[in-house]
Amino acid sequence: MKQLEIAVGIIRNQQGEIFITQRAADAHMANKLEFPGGKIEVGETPEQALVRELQEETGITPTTFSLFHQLAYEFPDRHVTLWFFMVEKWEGEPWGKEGQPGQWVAQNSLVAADFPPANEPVISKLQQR
Ligand SMILES: Nc1nc2c([nH]c(=O)n2[C@@H]2O[C@H](COP(=O)(O)OP(=O)(O)OP(=O)(O)O)[C@@H](O)[C@H]2O)c(=O)[nH]1
Ligand SMILES: [Mg+2]
Repeated sequence: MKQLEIAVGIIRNQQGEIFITQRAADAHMANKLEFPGGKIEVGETPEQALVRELQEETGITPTTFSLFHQLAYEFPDRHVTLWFFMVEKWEGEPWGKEGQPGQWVAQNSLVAADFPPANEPVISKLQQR
């Protein structure tokens, strides 16, 4: 079974909106919305992976962020540990740098069913604040 460690960023602006992207049609969890991020590589800390993945996928460099939630989830074909970081300051302006559609969504308008099932506790937690 594949075991993956994943770092993702909840990029939140001062209006309380979050930058969300859409997964590719040929990816795991195809077409689902996601927080930008990806696999933590060997020798990287979760924080280093977060910075690298957000640079690669959204063009920003996060400067102020902290761990918001961490969880493990078993998909039928893979076990993932997800590190969700709340990103409140960054350099640059996020966009879908790898061609993926991106949008700003009000934090309390996020819908859990639009995301991979592993994200459910995090979407609930975001709606409470
Ligand atoms: N990026 C991201 N991945 C998520 C989220 N929720 C979730 O279950 N995942 C899962 O975590 C894994 C992360 O993979 P990824 O495809 O983003 O990894 P990556 O950027 O390194 O991709 P690559 O394999 O193309 O290099 C996938 O299995 C994905 O389905 C989320 O909110 N954001
Ligand atoms: Mg990714």
